Amino acid sequence: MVASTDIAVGNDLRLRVRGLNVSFRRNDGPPRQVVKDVGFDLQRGECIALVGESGSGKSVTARTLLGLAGENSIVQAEALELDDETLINRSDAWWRGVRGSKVGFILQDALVSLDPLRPVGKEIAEAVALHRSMARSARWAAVVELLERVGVPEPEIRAKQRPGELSGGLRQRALIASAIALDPGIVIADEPTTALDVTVQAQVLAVLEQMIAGGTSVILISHDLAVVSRVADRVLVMKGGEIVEAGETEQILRAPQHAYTRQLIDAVPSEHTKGTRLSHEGRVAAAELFPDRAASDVQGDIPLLEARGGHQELPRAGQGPAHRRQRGLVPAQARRDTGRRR
Ligand SMILES: Nc1ncnc2c1ncn2[C@@H]1O[C@H](COP(=O)(O)OP(=O)(O)OP(=O)(O)O)[C@@H](O)[C@H]1O
Repeated sequence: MVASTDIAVGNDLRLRVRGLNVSFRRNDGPPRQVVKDVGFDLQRGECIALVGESGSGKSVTARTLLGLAGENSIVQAEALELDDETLINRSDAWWRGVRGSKVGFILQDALVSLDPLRPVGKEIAEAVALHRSMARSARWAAVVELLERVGVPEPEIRAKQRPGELSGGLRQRALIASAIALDPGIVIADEPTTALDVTVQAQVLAVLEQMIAGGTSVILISHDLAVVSRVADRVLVMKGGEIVEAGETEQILRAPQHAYTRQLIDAVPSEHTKGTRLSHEGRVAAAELFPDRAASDVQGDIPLLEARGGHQELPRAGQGPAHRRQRGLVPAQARRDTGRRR
């Protein structure tokens, strides 16, 4: 089993996790362990994807990093450090200070996460007010700027609307705005595009990519390997609470070593399931990943991950998310907008 990923520790280390174990107390027996000896590092401006079957411990791992593992949880670790501060045995008040300001979170369905009765701008403003004292007008201006930053058109008008009055894509962007309102170094995104119409998934992914390019570190939980291959620098594959494989996205998806990882990749539509149409987002990703292909090739019924010689066709060296960022392929405007160095 892979206990931790091999990565050089630099000055940009945001999060250090070593030997993380999470169990849940039960009334009818001994505690049940659901996260086992998990370890990884997260650098500034890096995106790590947690993938794995349902119940493999991805969300519990992520929730532990927000102090939300649950009342019945027992969290133990050799090291669990955010910007060199331990996250172990912290009070609820301490966590309230960390959530939002140091670690932001975006969950699957903004309709559930946002208060349906309050205008989205007001909710974001209140999140800001919890941590920063600011005049009301300055706070509102900051909210409008945030909504604009995540690509919400007519932000002054949208800020006054309730979640139910917004489309799914706008709601999710409002949620992202709320997650980054306090400029947290880390954002945890648990299936951030799953509940969205395919036509807006790509836009939301673009916002995530801009955040990462601007220095935010992201922990992405996703079942969608097309999303993972587009956004994540590294992948941790979880099974039964353990990391069974870890490495750079391209390497893991192109040449998985573990049988379980191969199963996950095989579950992605391939040439064998020809006729499966790519989502809009898939086509956008495919066009980016295979720029030398004729445009018509990525319009219709071809899969993003195409089976060839028993392996899936994935981004070649120099085409993954990290390389895209290094080569400045994230728009300059986006870098300016989100590029405050922390
Ligand atoms: N508060 C809790 N009390 C007891 N068991 C829990 C609690 N929260 C999660 N679990 C259990 O922990 C295990 C891991 O759950 P987790 O939500 O992390 O899975 P996951 O990999 O995120 O799955 P999914 O992809 O379906 O969200 C599951 O068996 C789940 O039932």
